[in-house]
Amino acid sequence: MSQAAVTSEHMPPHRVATATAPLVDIRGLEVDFPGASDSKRVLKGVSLSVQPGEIIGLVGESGAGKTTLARSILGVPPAPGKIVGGEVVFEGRNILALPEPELRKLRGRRLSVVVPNPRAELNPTMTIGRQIAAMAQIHLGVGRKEALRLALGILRDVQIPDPERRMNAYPHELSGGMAQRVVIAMALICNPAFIISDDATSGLDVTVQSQILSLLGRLAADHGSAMLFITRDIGITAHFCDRVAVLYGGEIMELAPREDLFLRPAHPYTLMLLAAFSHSPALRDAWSVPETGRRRTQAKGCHYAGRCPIAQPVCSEKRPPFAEISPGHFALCHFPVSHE
Ligand SMILES: Nc1ncnc2c1ncn2[C@@H]1O[C@H](COP(=O)(O)OP(=O)(O)OP(=O)(O)O)[C@@H](O)[C@H]1O
Repeated sequence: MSQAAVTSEHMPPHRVATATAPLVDIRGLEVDFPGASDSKRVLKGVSLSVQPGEIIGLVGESGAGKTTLARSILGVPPAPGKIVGGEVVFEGRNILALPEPELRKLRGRRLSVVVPNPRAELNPTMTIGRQIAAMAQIHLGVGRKEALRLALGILRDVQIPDPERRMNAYPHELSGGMAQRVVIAMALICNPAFIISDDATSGLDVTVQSQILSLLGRLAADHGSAMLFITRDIGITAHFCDRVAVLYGGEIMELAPREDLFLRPAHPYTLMLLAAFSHSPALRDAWSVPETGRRRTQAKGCHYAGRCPIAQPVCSEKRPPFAEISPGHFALCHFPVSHE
């Protein structure tokens, strides 16, 4: 997917009004990883709200903090990470302050996660029908027969071929793509209000990836679920995300409605990510920063300044504002790129 190739015709219309109360409100989330002598701040005050039914793409390079954010939203940062600040307000309650039994009730019922490597998620000793049904029995409190009926229905929804037969299959009898569909079925069977998809299709071949992504987007819309869709591939988010947040070094660098992000990207880091997927040598030359061009940036300035091709002295000295460039379009930059 290249920036040059993306036009508004490629993008489905917006489905979500942003004026209602958010379903999920992440406020100033801070996560540290303790080290031998000091700790490293991996999330540096991330704030992001998700409207009911909205699909938000979260993109960034490896190490940006995407998985740490996904897991911290659920109150379980990857060990030994610790949440040291902020709130995650979901349906009016701060998830991070809930007692563990309450949290467990929410996870799987109102909040669901789809992760890559589905085989690791599935129990190898249980048929997939029983595994999916178990989710409904635990979280919806339905009996075994009704749970199996729901499981068969959701297997049909995720387009597993011959679902009646697959109900009795074990995980090792499924292809990687089919196993991922089963994990999606488990995530959706309780009609969650919010789904986190963390790089869910990485490791699958490209054709299967695109089928599963379109399925995930369509099912989230059918179920009215909001979704945080995490990926390293910014191009994917053009197809079905309503808004896109760009994460770098544990901070949101740019947040925008999809059209704005692809047609009028403002942060040099976003331009670098788009250039990496572009076929335009001019775009790549202007915005790509080779690995050897990376420099450490002083903590008091912009964290991207050391890699930024348009950085000025002020960028290393002063924190940039998270400025609203146009309605709903924000960039953490002293010199956001103008497309006038
Ligand atoms: N177990 C750990 N111990 C110490 N630091 C960690 C640990 N796990 C992650 N980190 C730090 O947190 C940062 C963010 O990691 P995270 O896995 O959230 O990034 P990511 O954007 O999801 O990357 P990827 O796309 O590769 O999954 C890393 O750069 C790393 O420095």
